[in-house]
Amino acid sequence: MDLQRHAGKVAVVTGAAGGIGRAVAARLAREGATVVGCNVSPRSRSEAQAYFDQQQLDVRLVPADVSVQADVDALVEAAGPRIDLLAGVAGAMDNYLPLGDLDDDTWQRVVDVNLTGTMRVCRAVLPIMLAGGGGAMVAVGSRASLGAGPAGLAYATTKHGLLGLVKSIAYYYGPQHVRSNAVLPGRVHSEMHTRSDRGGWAFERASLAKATMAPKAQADEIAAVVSWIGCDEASHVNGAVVTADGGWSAA
Ligand SMILES: NC(=O)C1=CN([C@@H]2O[C@H](COP(=O)(O)OP(=O)(O)OC[C@H]3O[C@@H](n4cnc5c(N)ncnc54)[C@H](O)[C@@H]3O)[C@@H](O)[C@H]2O)C=CC1
Ligand SMILES: Cc1ncc2c(c1O)C(=O)OC2
Repeated sequence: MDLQRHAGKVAVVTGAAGGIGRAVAARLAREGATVVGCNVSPRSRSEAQAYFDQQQLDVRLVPADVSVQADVDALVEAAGPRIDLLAGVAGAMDNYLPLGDLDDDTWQRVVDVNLTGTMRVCRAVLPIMLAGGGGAMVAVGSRASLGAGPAGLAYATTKHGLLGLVKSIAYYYGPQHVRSNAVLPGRVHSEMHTRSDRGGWAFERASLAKATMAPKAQADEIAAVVSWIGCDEASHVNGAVVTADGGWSAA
């Protein structure tokens, strides 16, 4: 029996059909939460929903794109009148494009998902948490929130920016019992990682940073940190930037 640290709570998880998001949604459900998740990819969504159903986990996926306001409104509506925990896991990678190779479409997509999307979801959930007396928001950043080596320009810029978003929410709404924290994974076993291991000179350059990297985490090792930061035991943890990268950023 898993710790029931989220018993009776409602959690929203974005990117819940991806590697880390699926692990987060599954763990929160095993620990007692009712989970509403979203994902843009229909294929990943139906695969993940089949997994949750087969495991008899209380997770319902809806087809929201976090960068589209109407979708975000529908996601929050689907969660119902109370939301205790938000895990912002949805993210887009940029295939290690350095400034000189960056096209507008990649920049826009990565900014839309990683920054604008996360802001929109947090903004939509905020009044519900405030009305309910508080809540916890957890954003998934990256090793690239602290240094550029692990990614391209757009990814590193947005993952750095995410820390400002997390801290601003913590600063302004902490007194009203809304906590906001960031969890920064290093490398994790997931589809994103396979897709972005492409090569090219910028990737080669990033290998210098990669020389110090720790082994890949299992997605559930990230989910465990998200779950704890989002639970009531972490009541005094607010505005924190918590690495879960096996020591990579300590190198
Ligand atoms: N895999 C890794 O090595 C690392 C991942 N991260 C971060 O962890 C988070 C999750 O990534 P993974 O699970 O590893 O990758 P993933 O690619 O398996 O999952 C990301 C999911 O987000 C979904 N998504 C993308 N755009 C979306 C949107 N606009 N609205 C809703 N859903 C959307 C994708 O369809 C995908 O299922 C991301 O924020 C990523 O930046 C951070 C550090 C390392
Ligand atoms: C090394 C590395 N590979 C893939 C990814 C990241 C990373 O740091 C990341 O933050 O999101 C995807």
